[in-house]
Amino acid sequence: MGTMNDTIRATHLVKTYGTVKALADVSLDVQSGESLAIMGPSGSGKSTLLHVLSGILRPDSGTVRLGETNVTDLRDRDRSHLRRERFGFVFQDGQLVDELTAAENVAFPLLLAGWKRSKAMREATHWLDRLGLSGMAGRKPGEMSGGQAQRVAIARSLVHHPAVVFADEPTGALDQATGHEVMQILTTVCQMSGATLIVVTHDMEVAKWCNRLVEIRDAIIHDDRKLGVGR
Ligand SMILES: Nc1ncnc2c1ncn2[C@@H]1O[C@H](COP(=O)(O)OP(=O)(O)OP(=O)(O)O)[C@@H](O)[C@H]1O
Repeated sequence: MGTMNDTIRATHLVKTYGTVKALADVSLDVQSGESLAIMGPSGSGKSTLLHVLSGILRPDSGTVRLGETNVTDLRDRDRSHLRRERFGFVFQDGQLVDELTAAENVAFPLLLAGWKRSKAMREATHWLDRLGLSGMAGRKPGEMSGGQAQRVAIARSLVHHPAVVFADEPTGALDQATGHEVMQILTTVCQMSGATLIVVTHDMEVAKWCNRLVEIRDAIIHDDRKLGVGR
């Protein structure tokens, strides 16, 4: 569950790939419960920042903290564990498991956390209902629209009550109207759950759903501002 101790504090992040500097001294605090959009031109370092903040990538130098925990210093195994328990992820094309039903996909993080199958499936169905997918629990991803599949991915990202949800171009594969719907649901459900939301996007219409916007250019933070509720 999100609490006041779940502030993300990134200090002096540097990440290079060979001679390419993807992050050049990036520092960023994200308060618990904030919704933050990260924008910037292609190749500016957005995905790298998301991956470093979420512990998928280790920076060359600098530190990421979640509350009191130094994420960067954790051993790989502990970092994976923290990712599974405290973070949720939504990607462009959902990355649902095609062979599993919607409910089984949503239940997956709970089964990993050791829940009994029947209890996990009940909780997953509850989340599907909440996201307007009542009656879809038994469908496989291939039998749903892109927007429906993305709502399943949102349910899966939140089912274990993470502190932070990371979304990389969550509407990238959707038409504009469906993208709006998905962002509305994502921001609303994160807010209801008290989860911090960090979204990478190319699209200002998507960013507008968040209450803060960080722009990255050439591997540094170029602008950082509050957004009005522009919906
Ligand atoms: N695994 C990698 N190996 C080498 N270079 C990489 C790797 N990943 C990213 N880069 C380079 O690092 C820089 C930042 O990449 P990143 O993917 O973070 O940018 P981005 O802003 O997310 O771009 P896009 O909007 O196109 O997804 C780019 O120059 C990219 O080519």
